[in-house]
Amino acid sequence: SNIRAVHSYEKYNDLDTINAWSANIAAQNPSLVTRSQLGTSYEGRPIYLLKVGRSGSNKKAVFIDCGFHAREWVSPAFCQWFVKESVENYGSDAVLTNLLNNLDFYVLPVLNVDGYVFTWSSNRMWRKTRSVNSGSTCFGTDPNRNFNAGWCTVGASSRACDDTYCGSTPESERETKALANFIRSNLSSIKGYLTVHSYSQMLLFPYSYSYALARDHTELNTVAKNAVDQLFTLHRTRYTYGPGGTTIYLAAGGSDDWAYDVGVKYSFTFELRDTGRYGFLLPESQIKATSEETMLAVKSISNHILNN
Ligand SMILES: CS(=N)(=N)C[C@@H](Cc1ccccc1)C(=O)O
Ligand SMILES: [Zn+2]
Repeated sequence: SNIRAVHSYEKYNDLDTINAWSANIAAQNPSLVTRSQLGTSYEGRPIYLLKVGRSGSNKKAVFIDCGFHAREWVSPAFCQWFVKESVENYGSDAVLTNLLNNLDFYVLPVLNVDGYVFTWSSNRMWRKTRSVNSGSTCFGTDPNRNFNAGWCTVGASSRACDDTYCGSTPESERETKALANFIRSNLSSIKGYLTVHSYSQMLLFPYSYSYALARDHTELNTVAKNAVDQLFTLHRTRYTYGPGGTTIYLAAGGSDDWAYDVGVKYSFTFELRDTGRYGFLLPESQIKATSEETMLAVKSISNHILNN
């Protein structure tokens, strides 16, 4: 029907609703928000990108993406919340106002649009993209194994039917290629990369593709500690933090490792609530609290980026 669902920040929204929302929030806040199209998905859907911040010359930028893995619905909910907070509290929240005046935030509400639609229409537990794999009846590639960072060496599968299928080549997916191209084209301004997943309540940083410590390990560890301490203050939600390899598991081809290795120093992966009681099926009643506490962590990291 052509009756569009009403958008809510405290509910999970389908892709049509999110796309209508992103058009509206940009149209209603032209001095803070502009919408562009990052690319097109395998099934031909637009992948929209919001640029949030006061216009200014040669500002540093932080890239935040959500919706890598289709079933992790609280992730796109957070990206929507971040944009809402930015437009609603610009001018009243001093920390946020300072950030928006001095940083640009690129916010990608849903990267894996085809997979997200599939979780609404067919299989709530779908993870991957929905591309056709030649020689297989199984669909999709794991976008978080598809980047050129130790690609397919560890913690990933070369079998198309597996949920951690690394793809036929790095950046084989239109979605990951579009994201990588954007970051490569904006490396002079993009100083931070935050990719938002669920669940586990973790703040991860490079590397996941090996146990080797990142050259900036000490600083990233401190930034992560401060961020999870800030997060804790609101609802006493406990996060663990550290390099992905030792904190969750070894896994190659992740976007955070790739971003770090192309020079985006402040590269982090969020694993939002919870720790397994509801898992990917986090109740809508927890979207507000999850988003509010995650805002504190993102503001903490963003302030560090602005001041360093
Ligand atoms: C629960 S989950 N699938 N979001 C965990 C996520 C962990 C990870 C982060 C960064 C790099 C590699 C791997 C993944 O397996 O893709
Ligand atoms: Zn994920």
